[in-house]
Amino acid sequence: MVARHKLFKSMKLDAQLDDDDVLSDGGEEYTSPEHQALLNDGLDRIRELIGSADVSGLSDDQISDVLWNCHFDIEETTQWALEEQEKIHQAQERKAAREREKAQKLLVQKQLAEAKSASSSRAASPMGNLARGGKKGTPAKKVTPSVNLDQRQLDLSGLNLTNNEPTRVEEAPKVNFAQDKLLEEVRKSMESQGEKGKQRLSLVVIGHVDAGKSTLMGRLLYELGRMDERTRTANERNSVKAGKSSFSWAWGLDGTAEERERGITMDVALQSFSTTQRQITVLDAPGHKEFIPNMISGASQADCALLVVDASTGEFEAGFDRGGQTREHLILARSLGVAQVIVAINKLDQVQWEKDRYDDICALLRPFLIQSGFHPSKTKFLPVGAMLGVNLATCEGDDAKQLLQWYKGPTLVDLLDKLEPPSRDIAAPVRIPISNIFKGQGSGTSVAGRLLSGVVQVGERLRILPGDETAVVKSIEVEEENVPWAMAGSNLTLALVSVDSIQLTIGSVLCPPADPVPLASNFTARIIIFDVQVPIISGAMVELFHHSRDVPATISKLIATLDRTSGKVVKSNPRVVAKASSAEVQITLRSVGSSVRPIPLEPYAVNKAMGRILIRREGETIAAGVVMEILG
Ligand SMILES: Nc1nc2c(ncn2[C@@H]2O[C@H](COP(=O)(O)OP(=O)(O)OP(=O)(O)O)[C@@H](O)[C@H]2O)c(=O)[nH]1
Repeated sequence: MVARHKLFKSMKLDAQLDDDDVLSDGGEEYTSPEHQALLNDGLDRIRELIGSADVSGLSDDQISDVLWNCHFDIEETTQWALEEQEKIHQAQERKAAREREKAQKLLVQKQLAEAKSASSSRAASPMGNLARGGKKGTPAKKVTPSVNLDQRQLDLSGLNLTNNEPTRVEEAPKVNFAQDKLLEEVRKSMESQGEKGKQRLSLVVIGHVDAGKSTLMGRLLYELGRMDERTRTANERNSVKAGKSSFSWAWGLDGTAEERERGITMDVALQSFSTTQRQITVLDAPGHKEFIPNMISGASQADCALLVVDASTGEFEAGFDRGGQTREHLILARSLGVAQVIVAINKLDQVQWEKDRYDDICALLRPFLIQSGFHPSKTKFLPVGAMLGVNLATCEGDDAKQLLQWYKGPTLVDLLDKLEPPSRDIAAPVRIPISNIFKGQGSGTSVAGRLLSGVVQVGERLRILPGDETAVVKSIEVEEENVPWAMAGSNLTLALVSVDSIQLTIGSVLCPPADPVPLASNFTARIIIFDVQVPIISGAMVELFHHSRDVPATISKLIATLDRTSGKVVKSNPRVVAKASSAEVQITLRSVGSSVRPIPLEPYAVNKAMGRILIRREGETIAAGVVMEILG
């Protein structure tokens, strides 16, 4: 029997192969360590079922006898083994699809960046005018980019969505609950969760390039049992082979070939784990400044942040200097609504676990955190050694000896366990900005994103904005599990049907057809200007960031400068707004290609998460703010 053969073959493989070998099953080959890990997990369960019987080295018939003697139902187990294998296939497919889309997305970003730098070297921005000795206040000359790149077209081409395949018509499921019943159901579930369950939250891991973010996360996942021994040894062996041995822990998060080759994170990697009290979704953000847009996308999907700081001599300073990402990431995260941060001072092994170095770094960071808007009570510090696993889940053993001479505080897991999930607005309408799109893996098109407000359920019809199209939610996946509904605060993947995938782009927002998000191309905002070298003048050309979308825009009018504390008008119609000041401005989107494409945006007073914006100019974040009024 083929099925039985598969089962036995798997069992024999376990006894005979190591990670480098190719697993062959039913004519198909798998080499992935994840596959092996899953398979072995399954085999462990079979072993549990058949007790202590040692099956290694036995023939198929002998194993069959063992199973029968243990009153073990071979048909049932074979079925189970097949189901497990099917799950493995699906997980592999999903992972491969994610990695393919991620690689495609990075390629598109690269193309876009190249096109932008080609055009910006020719474009005359207001800053460019000043820098080149242009007349102060001269309106910027409108320059038509030589490469006409439409972000949507790029998204689509990058995602390979613009093919001519006919869209499959799939039957749309029906909703299970009327809206009021759904809210009742969610509230009940929240109450029971409060009593006995773990509270969910999402955590973005931020910090300067090479601070050790992915290493820390990889090691933590291992310590918490979310990465098994086989995956660890496979990463170790393969990273040594690639001459990147020091990145073996980071490979647990950095999945694409280019990330592994370059030794840097390029796009946000999603993982999840649980502590005693919390179920945590992790978004490992890239530290390299080239990938700040991806970091922004990650931070806009998070409740809390883990800032990783490199304590090595000169490295902390590089990250904390003006232009360093320790600084920039903290400001960005806070501007995007993240209010709690854990600061992990890493690589203390590089400075002989010196308490003075740790104290000095904390002393420099503390005032900066307060200045960036983090309340001291929501800011925690701890020393760690990510590579050695010191003070992550535990602080014991030889590697921790030097640290234990002066540190008796909590571990990282202790601190994660105490993070407070912010309140979730479940009664507000559904808002899901799309951060990723996965096309056609058996179940049609899936999109990933964060549910900012409301509750979404299977069978629900959602409007895709911008555009007139709708889609029906076929399934909802939260932390690798299918769920009938999900509430605000969830990082989810939705499989969508009854939609042409061409209608979906990164940055689009899903919402109820009866409660759409307004589209805006002209609006007012209150902004705080960062430590910019060139002040902002009317007509300044900028890039506007809203969740995973960035669009060209102009600061079309300086309405007033404001008192930073009271918000009162200090001066109306100012000619410039300088660094560290606050202002009310009008922002107008610029055309992409031949037309201006409005984006879905809501005033902050209506929906906080939908009303936050970031403003960048020539690769530098110059301001953050909130939307006040949509003008058109
Ligand atoms: N000595 C020492 N090296 C570490 C430690 N943690 C990380 N590293 C090293 O620092 C380098 C960068 O680590 P990553 O985890 O890739 O850093 P990252 O912050 O994720 O990098 P990006 O995401 O690209 O910004 C690697 O060579 C790691 O081995 C540590 O605790 N001690």
